[in-house]
Amino acid sequence: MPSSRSPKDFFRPLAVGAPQPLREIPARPSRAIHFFDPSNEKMAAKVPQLVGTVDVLLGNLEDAVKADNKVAAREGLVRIASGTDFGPTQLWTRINALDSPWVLDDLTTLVPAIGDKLDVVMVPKVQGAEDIAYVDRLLAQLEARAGLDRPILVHAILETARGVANVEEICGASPRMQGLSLGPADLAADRRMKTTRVGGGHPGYLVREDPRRTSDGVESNDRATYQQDLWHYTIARMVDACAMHGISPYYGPFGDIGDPVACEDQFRNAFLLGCVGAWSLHPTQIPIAHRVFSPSVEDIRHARRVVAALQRDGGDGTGAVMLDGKMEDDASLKQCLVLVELAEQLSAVDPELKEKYAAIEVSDG
Ligand SMILES: CC(C)(COP(=O)(O)OP(=O)(O)OC[C@H]1O[C@@H](n2cnc3c(N)ncnc32)[C@H](O)[C@@H]1OP(=O)(O)O)[C@@H](O)C(=O)NCCC(=O)NCCSC(=O)C[C@](C)(O)C(=O)O
Ligand SMILES: [Mg+2]
Repeated sequence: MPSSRSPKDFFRPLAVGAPQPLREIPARPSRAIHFFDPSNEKMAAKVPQLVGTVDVLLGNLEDAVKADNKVAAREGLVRIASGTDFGPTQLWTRINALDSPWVLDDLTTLVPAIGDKLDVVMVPKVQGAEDIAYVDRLLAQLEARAGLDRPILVHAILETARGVANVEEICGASPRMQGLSLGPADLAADRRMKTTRVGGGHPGYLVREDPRRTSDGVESNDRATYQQDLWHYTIARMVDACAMHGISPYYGPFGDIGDPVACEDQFRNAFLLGCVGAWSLHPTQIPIAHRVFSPSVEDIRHARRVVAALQRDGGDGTGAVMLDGKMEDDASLKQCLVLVELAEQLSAVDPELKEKYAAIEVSDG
């Protein structure tokens, strides 16, 4: 709970006539947040075909859209959103930064025009709770004026050192907070890291095996090195802050479009650490994110076996059992339920996965 608002006011609408804030953020699948530039005609033309093939379509108005195209991008997004039935696919936007000359027009144009279709507004370069408070109040005023009946949610990008330092207060700044993404390029620049890539690893960030002596006492030069994950610390902080506030963490972008293998590895690290999705910058990254952020059939089979074992013969899930030589108990049951529940949520939007998960047979023992 942020210190700036008392607990009794936290869930009050911030403008007369604005929709009631949600007490819980719905866990809608968002394995891939696919970015498109609404001012780019070729990309915009692909949007209707992408509906139903990706969990989230995001009309990007900020970085990667030329300054001269900011108005065209905003208008393009209004046109695309008005003319498209998004079905099960969520529609998000990334607005310009709060200190930019475009953001006010972004919000005052989008909310009245397509506020009923926008699920989430992504806010870049968030520094602290005060940035969320500003967007929160403005959205409430605009929603009230537009007569919207559900609140638009807010997603913050963590891409400044101050934002990382304030990550907990950002997550708890408003009941609108839906999640956080890592912004590795801006964050690297702000921290003065010496990387030049948009996300992913760096061959120089490594640990090296200790020297080994051969039997005649000579030191071997053959020492293995292991590349480390530059983003581990930030993602781990994000995951804890999000879990504490009941919202969702996301990896962010992987700029090397031509390296799907490393992209998949980076996404998987984030998935294993607790993230629910990542960004897709190019259509080829959508299947990678969907694959990685959907638990494997093997994981779901195992999870269901553990649940069955601990609930067998009317068991209430407490106690300990042996399964395949391993101890399973109350805590491992909870881990398995995370996967089982995720499989259920994904089955509701992905018919192919639903079939795969439904076909899993859980053997006894
Ligand atoms: C990388 C680029 C330049 C390669 O674009 P390209 O045209 O050279 O690629 P291509 O392989 O030749 O494209 C093949 C076809 O796919 C289309 N296409 C290509 N991409 C898309 C797309 N996303 N959605 C829909 N369609 C797409 C493209 O138009 C083309 O259509 P065509 O067959 O009709 O000729 C291009 O994919 C692109 O601009 N992607 C989006 C980039 C973006 O949004 N960047 C901002 C997010 S990352 C960020 O901001 C950092 C962060 C978080 O802030 C921080 O770390 O600080
Ligand atoms: Mg950025």
